[in-house]
Amino acid sequence: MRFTKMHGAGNDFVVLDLRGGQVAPAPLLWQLLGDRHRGVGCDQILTIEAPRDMSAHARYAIWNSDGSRAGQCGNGARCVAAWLAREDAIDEANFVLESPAGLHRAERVDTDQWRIGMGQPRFEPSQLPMNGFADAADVYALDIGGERITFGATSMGNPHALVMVEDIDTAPVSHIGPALQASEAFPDSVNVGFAQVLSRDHIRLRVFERGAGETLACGSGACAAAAILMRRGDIDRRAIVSLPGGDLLIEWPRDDAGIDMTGPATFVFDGALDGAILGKTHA
Ligand SMILES: N[C@H](CCC[C@H](N)C(=O)O)C(=O)O
Repeated sequence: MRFTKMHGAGNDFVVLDLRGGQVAPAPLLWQLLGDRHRGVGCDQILTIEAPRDMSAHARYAIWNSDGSRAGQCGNGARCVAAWLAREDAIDEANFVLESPAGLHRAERVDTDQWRIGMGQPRFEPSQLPMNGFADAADVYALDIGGERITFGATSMGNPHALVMVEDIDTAPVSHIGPALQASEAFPDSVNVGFAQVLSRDHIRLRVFERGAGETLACGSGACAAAAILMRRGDIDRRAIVSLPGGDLLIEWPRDDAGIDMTGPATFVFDGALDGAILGKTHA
């Protein structure tokens, strides 16, 4: 079984083309591919499939390295776009990808830079990642283990919470991240971002992801953080999000518009999974 290892600003992926039907998806396979000792190692697996919407060139699905499924992956979308541009004959200046979150315009804007239409961030209470909050607000609060945690929340097709910090380097990522994820307020868990505002067009962000832990970058998390802060009026509608693994450009011209995310997609290597080890994943 052939695969491609890629990363988007350090958020790393195994890309699998399932369009030939040669591989049957299985949770054990995702855990094997994600395992940094016994397998290939990645934050998420991206599977490429035939589109359901005929306006799309291809559909991608996202599996976290713990085997759980995700509804969106921004860094992964750029890598899928770059992978399709290498493998298929497409118009790199304008094609459409399909994900569980919807349809996404994709275009190459430089050698390894891609712009993806990520769709609208959702702030309606029914779309938020947590239960028990009837009204949409700019800031929510939860008491977790006697500690009051305030946060913003939105959905990019996957759930995001955002905690503001004064200094990103000392943010309590590995403490508050799992605590919010384990809270019954988040029935489907949540990706937890920690943001420090540097200026009106520049923030720093770290993300403790659902199903993967802290990653070097999270594209949907960058969209979520920027949208929460733009909606509050704390930053401008075009901003750089600096993550540990690199920078992403987020543009959200109006609340009723979609978000454009621009950033890198990098090929690392192509490989093949040994048949014997593959057999163990479908036992
Ligand atoms: N790293 C991805 C997010 C994966 C989302 C996944 N962690 C989940 O929602 O469960 C990104 O660049 O958007």
